[in-house]
Amino acid sequence: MSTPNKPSKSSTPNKPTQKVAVLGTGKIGEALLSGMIRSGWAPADLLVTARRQERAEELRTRYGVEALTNPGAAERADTLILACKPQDMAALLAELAPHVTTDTLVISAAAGITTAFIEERLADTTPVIRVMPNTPVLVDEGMSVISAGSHATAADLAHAEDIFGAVGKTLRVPETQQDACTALSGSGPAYFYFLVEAMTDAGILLGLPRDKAHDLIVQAAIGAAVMLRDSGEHPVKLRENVTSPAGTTINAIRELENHGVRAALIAALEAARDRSRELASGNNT
Ligand SMILES: NC(=O)C1=CN([C@@H]2O[C@H](COP(=O)(O)OP(=O)(O)OC[C@H]3O[C@@H](n4cnc5c(N)ncnc54)[C@H](O)[C@@H]3O)[C@@H](O)[C@H]2O)C=CC1
Ligand SMILES: O=C(O)[C@@H]1CCC=N1
Repeated sequence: MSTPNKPSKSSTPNKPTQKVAVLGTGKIGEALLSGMIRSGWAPADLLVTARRQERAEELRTRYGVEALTNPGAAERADTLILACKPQDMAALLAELAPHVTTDTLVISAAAGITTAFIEERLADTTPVIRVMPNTPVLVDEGMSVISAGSHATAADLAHAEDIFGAVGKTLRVPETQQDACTALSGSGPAYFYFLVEAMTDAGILLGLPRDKAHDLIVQAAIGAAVMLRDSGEHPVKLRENVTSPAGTTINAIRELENHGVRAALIAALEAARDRSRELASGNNT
């Protein structure tokens, strides 16, 4: 969990206390902001930026945080969390570059964007960290995968872990693994929602009311997730325990295999990994 009001990494006169700014506060930025506040960060130590004035107002009212311009936030904060879309990153960095000093830690949460992409647009030796969170940060069950750029120190990594650890687990990986982690973890929740949606449709086909089908599948998902996390058993063993000889489950498994669901998932995650790789190269379509 995070420790608010940690000592400042900078004694620059205009940065008297440790402040974290979220730049581009959309879904992920707001999820992170709300989690930091839930875990004890003082709203006074958090800054936000948003493209639209109404959005800035909404964040100010909802969280009691100060909303600034991007340059204003860069000048006031010790740590900047860039949470805009990858396609908006070059423009945001161009706006920030004159205002970011080399004692400011820059953390990017954008899919695909490499630390090198950011470093080459900011002053030499600016520490940069790449993080891939996921939306369960909203319920403090996120996973944030963290990699250091060329100039980020051990203390910078620990600071990033402190921030993202407030809303779930963190994992350090070499940056070469970030695109794969984005496919598995950043996008991961979407696959489970997709499965729940499809299985709820199956419940409708089998004659159940939608709300009951939804509740049954969601509880099966929660139960399975907790067992995966806490039982210490391999998923194959857990599945075998459900799969009785000549029973119901094996008939379903045969259909999943016949329809190539395993191969479809492997191909799907490979496509997500490939798209993450493309995003840094400026492919915006
Ligand atoms: N949604 C998700 O599940 C995850 C998203 N991400 C990454 O997080 C980033 C944000 O994603 P979302 O929150 O889903 O998108 P979003 O569209 O909800 O939020 C992005 C926000 O950035 C704002 N913005 C863009 N340029 C700006 C600028 N120059 N100044 C101020 N604000 C600016 C937009 O107005 C928008 O509110 C993306 O880079 C994405 O790859 C990472 C992990 C998971
Ligand atoms: O779909 C996306 O590009 C973002 C990054 C990971 C999850 N959502």
